[in-house]
Amino acid sequence: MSPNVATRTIRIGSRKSQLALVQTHWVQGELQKRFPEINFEVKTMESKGDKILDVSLSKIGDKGLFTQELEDDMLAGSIDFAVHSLKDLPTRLPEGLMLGCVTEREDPADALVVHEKHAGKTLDQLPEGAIIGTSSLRRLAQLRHHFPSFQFKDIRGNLNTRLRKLDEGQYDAIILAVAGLKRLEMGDRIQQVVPAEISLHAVGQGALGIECRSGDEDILAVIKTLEHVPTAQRCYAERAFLRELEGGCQVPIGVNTVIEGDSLKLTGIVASLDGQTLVKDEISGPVDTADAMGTTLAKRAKDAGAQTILDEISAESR
Ligand SMILES: NCc1[nH]cc(CCC(=O)O)c1CC(=O)O
Repeated sequence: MSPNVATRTIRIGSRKSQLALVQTHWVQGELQKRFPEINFEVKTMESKGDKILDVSLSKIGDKGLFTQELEDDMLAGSIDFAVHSLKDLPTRLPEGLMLGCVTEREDPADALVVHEKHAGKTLDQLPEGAIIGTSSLRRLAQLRHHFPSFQFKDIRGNLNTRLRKLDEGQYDAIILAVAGLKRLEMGDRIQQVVPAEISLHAVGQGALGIECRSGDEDILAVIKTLEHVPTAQRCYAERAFLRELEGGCQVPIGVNTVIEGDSLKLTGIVASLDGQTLVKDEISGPVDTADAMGTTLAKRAKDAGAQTILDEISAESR
């Protein structure tokens, strides 16, 4: 252990949502076990994404919606690192900050959660015209492709709020991340884990990303002890794919990654909002080329029609 960090206090930044707190307290507990001589404190704050609840996420479309306040505090030195759902962490970070650690991933898939009147039904058994709640363009576009008869309605708020809106009857079913439900011990609400053939998950879904100041070696030495290398490699490939495709707005992009031995396979999809066009492709290569694989697959996808989809979306959101 580096003497610089002994007997000091390390401040961890977190959003205040129940899920964020469960995740941050897990990180705090794991680090406290490993470094009993350090005092780990949690400092919470509300992000813009937690405050603006009446506007569709795809319309806000702003990067760092859930992370910016924490990043400002990190740069100002009032916290030392921040714990995020990796999926909410932009692929380009502000100058002076870096992704310092990726923890072991939960199941990255999406989950179908249904109103009690549909108990026991999977996606293909829901009635025509069923109202599905999601605020993710990725989920909407891929589900619409497979189930054109469904109606899609925006849903915002934290997990508990969304479940309440479903239970009140505002939706027939909603789509949520398996990981979030399991972490909040609500895995029993999962009616169906959405198969990859129907919908690919979000970049980084199910993993935690710990963001810190670039080159803060003392902090890096501490947080790296929680890194799960295979998850990190998968997520680096996924994030490179997204980074290369991203413009200024939220885009319907899904991924899937598998590691077998020293080989990583990345599958990526870019979908048009009407669900009509899906550009899907895959790439395999050595795990230590994850980043380059993501970029290459993205370039290939652009040439195969993804660029047209992205241009259409950015024109619409203007
Ligand atoms: N954008 C909201 C968000 N950010 C992370 C999770 C769930 C946990 C995860 O994916 O790691 C969720 C909720 C959801 O998509 O259902």
